[in-house]
Amino acid sequence: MSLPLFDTEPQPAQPLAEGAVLLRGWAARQDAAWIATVRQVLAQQPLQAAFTAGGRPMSVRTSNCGEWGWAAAGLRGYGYTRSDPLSGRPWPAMPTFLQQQAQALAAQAGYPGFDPDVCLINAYAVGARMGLHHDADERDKAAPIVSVSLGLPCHFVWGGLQRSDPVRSLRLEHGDVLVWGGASRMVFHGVRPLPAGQHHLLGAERWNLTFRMAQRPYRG
Ligand SMILES: O=C(O)CCC(=O)C(=O)O
Ligand SMILES: [Fe+2]
Repeated sequence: MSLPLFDTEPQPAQPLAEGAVLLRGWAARQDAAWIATVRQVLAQQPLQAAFTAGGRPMSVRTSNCGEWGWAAAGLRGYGYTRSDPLSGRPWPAMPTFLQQQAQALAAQAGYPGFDPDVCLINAYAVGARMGLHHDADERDKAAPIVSVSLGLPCHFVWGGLQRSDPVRSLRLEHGDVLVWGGASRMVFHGVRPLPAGQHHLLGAERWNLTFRMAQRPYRG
């Protein structure tokens, strides 16, 4: 695809914590391309019910693209795998548009050389949430997480390095991008139950894409 990476820079990057940057609206200018590309992935790898490490059902539904995928399909499929444990098929390749956007967004946040090998897609219906956790299954914790929000706004919870640390709530809107790495890489975070609403492109849903380096070493 020959679209420019960013046609304009909507708002300056906002530091959130050491190593963590909020790029407000940076995925909104090309939202049609983001959504069309995700829909292509979902046509190949439909959203599935997800389960916690303990086997409890989650309220989000998930899909993946990339060399690796985060298999949350319960019992035998928790952690990063090369194929979908349910279908046995390899995860669909990461579309070039997503790969390039994630690289450019990471670079804007101070992480050049980011080269994700997985994009986890989380779909939230109204009321869906994600409990406080940190992303700990990636091999090289030097690589950041690049997280893109599309559709309905949510209240994202940002805590500290200990589960018991105080949290703040951050409203994430359509097109907002959060990048966390460095001293913030292992910060606990989550999403409060999704408030009801209608988004002009995604209806009563929020999509979150997290780009990660699950297995690749990071040479930033
Ligand atoms: O939906 C979000 O904004 C966060 C998702 C998340 O933390 C995860 O998938 O690990
Ligand atoms: Fe997470």
